[in-house]
Amino acid sequence: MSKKFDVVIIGSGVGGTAIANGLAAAGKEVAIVENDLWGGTCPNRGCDPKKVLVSAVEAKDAVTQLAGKGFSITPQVNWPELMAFKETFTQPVPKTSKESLQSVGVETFTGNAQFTNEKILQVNDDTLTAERFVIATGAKPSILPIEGKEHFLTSNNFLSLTEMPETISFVGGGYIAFELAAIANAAGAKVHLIQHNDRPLKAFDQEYVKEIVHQLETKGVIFHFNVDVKKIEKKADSFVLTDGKDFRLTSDLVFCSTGRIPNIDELKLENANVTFDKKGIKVNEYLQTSNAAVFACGDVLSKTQPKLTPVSTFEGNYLVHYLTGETAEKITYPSIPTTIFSSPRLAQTGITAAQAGKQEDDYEVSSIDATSWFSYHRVNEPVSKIKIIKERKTGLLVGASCINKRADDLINFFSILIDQKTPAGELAKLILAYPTIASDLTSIYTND
Ligand SMILES: Cc1cc2nc3c(=O)[nH]c(=O)nc-3n(C[C@H](O)[C@H](O)[C@H](O)COP(=O)(O)OP(=O)(O)OC[C@H]3O[C@@H](n4cnc5c(N)ncnc54)[C@H](O)[C@@H]3O)c2cc1C
Ligand SMILES: NC(=O)c1ccc[n+]([C@@H]2O[C@H](COP(=O)([O-])OP(=O)(O)OC[C@H]3O[C@@H](n4cnc5c(N)ncnc54)[C@H](O)[C@@H]3O)[C@@H](O)[C@H]2O)c1
Repeated sequence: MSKKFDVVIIGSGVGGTAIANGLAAAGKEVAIVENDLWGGTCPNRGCDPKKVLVSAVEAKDAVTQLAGKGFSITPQVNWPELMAFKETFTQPVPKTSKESLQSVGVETFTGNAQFTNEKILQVNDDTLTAERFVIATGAKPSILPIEGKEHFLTSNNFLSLTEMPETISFVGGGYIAFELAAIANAAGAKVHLIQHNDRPLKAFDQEYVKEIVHQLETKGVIFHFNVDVKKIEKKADSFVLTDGKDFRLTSDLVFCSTGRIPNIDELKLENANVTFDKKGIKVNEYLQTSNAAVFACGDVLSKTQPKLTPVSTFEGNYLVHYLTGETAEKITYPSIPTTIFSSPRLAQTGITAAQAGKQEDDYEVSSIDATSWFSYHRVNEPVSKIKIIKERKTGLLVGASCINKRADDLINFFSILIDQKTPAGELAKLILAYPTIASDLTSIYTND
């Protein structure tokens, strides 16, 4: 069947869904195509199921930290029960996501979208034409091209593991490895993390990365730095990783966590004259591709911004305003907070201390060891450190990093202060509920 729309969106993740809902509300004829799980990565196999499993880390840390301070048991994680709880979140997602789109008048197509030419998209037997197309097809795990690569599992498998094995290895030390390693460790597995150089989490404050490595080590996670894995061999019930030199590691399961690659292989972008590189689809400052009728957003982009759920949503919302003519402005991003949900949590927003260090005349970095502060000491946290970066000329906050159990919440406060350009003096005029991490802000961000 042949059908014509104002806009056809490819991919029903947070980016695609934001655009579909926004354009439908603006009265546009909209279609959306999905070839896998409706709702995309975040609610099915990303942020949400991951954070349900993070509750194992939270609960275990909370009690073990207070050993001898009113608590004496070491909680054990019942993995099958925890996974069953996780399923209650993920299982309904594809159906409710699709129905939600249909309920606002968006036409849904299930299948693989492929461009036939610059203005025609084929989905199974359906031929879709539109004034505009938006590609929001996200990304998938990359697999290291080494001998035995077929034995690698990915974060998708981890988030559906029915049993937690005795030993797990992660190859690649980024967001995914640090988060899933903490979960597996809390669930009782012996965890190895292998990074090919000595810079895991390279976009984060390296002093704090050393601290998170140290904290995970004290819990039993084993790090292998400067190891370049070359081969995975399957033995009877295990897998052996080797580097062609003297490294040899046996584990029950091996996960590849060396990054994600854009979902562009199946789109036949060359038929639509849409250019891309290995990081994804190239767009201009209006999220427009080399084909003026085709736009793109989210994880599928080749961009410098971090590939995160709120960033995809922000870009989707921008495109709603741009495609309805509500704005003709270029996209401009606010400060982007990002968090590693490990144990402890590591978060940052805005300008980093490393960047500030290169422009000492412009920026001032303050480092605070807040471990003994009431908010952290009351739950006996092993570490709490915070760095803030202020612009010398204005005294305004322009960046922050933090490492503690509340870093994910704390970093959002910093982002709000940065984006609202709130002077420290204005913050001091507020009354904030005490004792909370928000009420600590007036001791962190001061006029000094
Ligand atoms: C394990 C994990 C944990 C994460 N945790 C966090 C977190 O805590 N916080 C955070 O901010 N971010 C997190 N992320 C990142 C976040 O999930 C992504 O940034 C976000 O989901 C990207 O949304 P998107 O809409 O761009 O793409 P996606 O959600 O990936 O959606 C793209 C959709 O397009 C579909 N598609 C692909 N190709 C085609 C095709 N040819 N035809 C039709 N459909 C197609 C896909 O099936 C998919 O459903 C995590 C990611 C992972 C993997
Ligand atoms: N909390 C969150 O917001 C969150 C959580 C999970 C994932 N994500 C998103 O998903 C993306 C992908 O996560 P990821 O952890 O897979 O990728 P990543 O890019 O964060 O980290 C990959 C790591 O693997 C290392 N590496 C590369 N090649 C290697 C090799 N041959 N051997 C060993 N190590 C190697 C890299 O140096 C890097 O440290 C993230 O960048 C982020 O955008 C976000």
